[in-house]
Amino acid sequence: MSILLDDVAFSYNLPKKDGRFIFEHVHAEFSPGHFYAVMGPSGSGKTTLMKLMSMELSPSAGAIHYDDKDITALSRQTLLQTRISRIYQDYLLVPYLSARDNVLLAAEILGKGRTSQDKDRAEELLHTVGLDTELWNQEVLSLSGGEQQRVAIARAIIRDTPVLLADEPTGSLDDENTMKIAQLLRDIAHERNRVVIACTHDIECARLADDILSIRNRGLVSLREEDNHA
Ligand SMILES: Nc1ncnc2c1ncn2[C@@H]1O[C@H](COP(=O)(O)OP(=O)(O)OP(=O)(O)O)[C@@H](O)[C@H]1O
Repeated sequence: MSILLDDVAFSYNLPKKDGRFIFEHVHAEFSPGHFYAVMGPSGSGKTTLMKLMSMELSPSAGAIHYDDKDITALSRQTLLQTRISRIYQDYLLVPYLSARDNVLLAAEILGKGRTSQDKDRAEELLHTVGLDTELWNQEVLSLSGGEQQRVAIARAIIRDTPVLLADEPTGSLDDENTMKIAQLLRDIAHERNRVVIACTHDIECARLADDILSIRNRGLVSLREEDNHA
């Protein structure tokens, strides 16, 4: 599933006359099998971009296409249930459930109840993101920020959707775990032919991306294309 941003503009404040545009004339294409990093200073619009791509916000102008379909022709519920998984900057876990149950809940919503394969997969993912086994049954409220972040990553990945949108997925992690997660995101893109987009401040995470898009002057600039033209 590819994503195309076609001349997208966005302002939170329209129709006020002084509405400041976060984005103007944004053109970008995201293809399956690729891991993209989106970088930009705080407040430049990284989370806003994720919200536009997941229909939480609508462009003020221009269009977003999933494959060749205008996003407005899709139902938001279908898009979020079957096509897109998100890793949220503030995790959005269910605080009173265990780490394992947070991950299983995501699989359960998509499937038909809770299967033993789901349980195996949840445990495999918790292991992959490096969460100690003794923490799997603990309420996530009692976990550290970095541990919660890794539960949120496992929860998004178990859904195995064509698109994975990750907002600061390594924001609370140390260097070792940052590299592990960046590698995991890249592997998902390459091995499962997914579109993986991570908004990040972390250059170490971005280094593993196939392309880095930088938010500049309310647009998105591909550093790979810039290199090709240099
Ligand atoms: N609901 C909202 N209403 C009005 N303005 C908003 C709203 N949400 C965000 N903004 C503004 O839009 C701009 C972009 O915000 P956004 O959260 O997308 O930035 P970001 O690049 O993700 O920042 P950070 O790196 O700090 O998380 C900021 O100036 C922010 O204040």
